[in-house]
Amino acid sequence: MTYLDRSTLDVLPVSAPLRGRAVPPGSKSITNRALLVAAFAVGTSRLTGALKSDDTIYMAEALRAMGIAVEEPDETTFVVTGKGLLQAPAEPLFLGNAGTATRFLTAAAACVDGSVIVDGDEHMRKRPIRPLVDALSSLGVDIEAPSNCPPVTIRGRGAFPSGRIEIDGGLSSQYVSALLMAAVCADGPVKVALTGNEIGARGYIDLTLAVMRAFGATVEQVEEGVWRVQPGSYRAADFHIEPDASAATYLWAAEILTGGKIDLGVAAPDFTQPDAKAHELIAQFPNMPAVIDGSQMQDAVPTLAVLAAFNNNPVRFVGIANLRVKECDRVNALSSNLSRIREGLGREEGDDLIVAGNPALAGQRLPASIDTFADHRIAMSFALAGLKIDGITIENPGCVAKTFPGYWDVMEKLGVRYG
Ligand SMILES: O=C(O)C1=C[C@@H](OP(=O)(O)O)[C@@H](O)[C@H](O)C1
Ligand SMILES: C=C(OP(=O)(O)O)C(=O)O
Repeated sequence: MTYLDRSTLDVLPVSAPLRGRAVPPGSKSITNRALLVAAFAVGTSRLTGALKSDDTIYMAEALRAMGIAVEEPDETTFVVTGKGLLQAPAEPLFLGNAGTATRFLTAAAACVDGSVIVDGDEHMRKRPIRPLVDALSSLGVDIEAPSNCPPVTIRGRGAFPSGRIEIDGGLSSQYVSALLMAAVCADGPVKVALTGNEIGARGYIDLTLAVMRAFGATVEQVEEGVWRVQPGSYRAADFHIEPDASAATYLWAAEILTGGKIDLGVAAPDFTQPDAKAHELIAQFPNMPAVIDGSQMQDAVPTLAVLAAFNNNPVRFVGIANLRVKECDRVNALSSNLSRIREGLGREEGDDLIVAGNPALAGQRLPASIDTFADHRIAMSFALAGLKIDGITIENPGCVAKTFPGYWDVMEKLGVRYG
């Protein structure tokens, strides 16, 4: 039985600072982008340093169901052989709770000649996709999502329509990334224009553009919030994927919380993913700022919020409204679970989260069972609390398999013990 199979996991307080080498797994965001564009390319692409976890396995399986050969010669490599087109799958594509795979494949399905149903689990079926559906529909794509969430039915006509497409990225930047990547397969140039100023982490768009260009796409920003994608085809490429910056945040936090030394094998400034920005804030612990804008490092907010519980002063997290439509309502999951540890430790004010900050929590016995809501980031971040507080139990620890299946083992190698 592995830690992933346990129904609960007690994280025991560390008796010594965490030390050692722990390289995070490959980036989920980059792996799922690279899998998709390699599938669109003609020829064989070798993706090394890739993440193998629920989210990327769902993506790989979906591509196989659409006629793409995806081989896995080792634990961190995908070899993708594309034919320049995706075929209509025989069955609905089931994508679990993988937001990237679900949104990226919804737009990609417009390039298929035939019907595609994009679906996910009960959590994904509550995550909004209406803005992406409306944007595709406005361009003439035959698409429907009656519940405004998956399942989505797309009846593609074999090519992405050309023209100008407007998209509101306020709820999810993944809608924008999805359109940009699929637009390369259009029969003419496509302009993707943001409506509204609000977008989640802008850095994810840069990540998308970088992967597209690495596979030969021509895409440029023509004005603020407007990109032009030239029609063409992606070129197969050998592509190395950097470690996951969101996964790195747990290791950075564990290091500073225990006064240890963890070698991640990559320096914070060398990451290209948005969440690497969290490193500067983690480095300020136990004097983190009074206000943290989480909008440009959203997936790092659970890490920062649990760390803030031990900060010298309270921290207010702003710019995090769209955390309510992630794997779970993370604003609520963070405030409610912090308050399970100690009443009032976390509270919500509108969409802001306020963490009281109390260094004296360390060393106390405060039994709390953490409801992870099947959300990997809630499980991984609250495990950090267990390093300093006696009595932290993580419910459903297997949910970390979404992006970091080796999390509990990696922590154990660094010195963490479980009950
Ligand atoms: O594009 C991406 O790879 C991602 C974008 C972000 O989501 P939203 O754009 O939905 O905020 C982030 O939370 C997610 O984990 C990965
Ligand atoms: C929000 C996340 O994932 P996704 O949207 O890709 O499901 C995440 O990994 O924290």
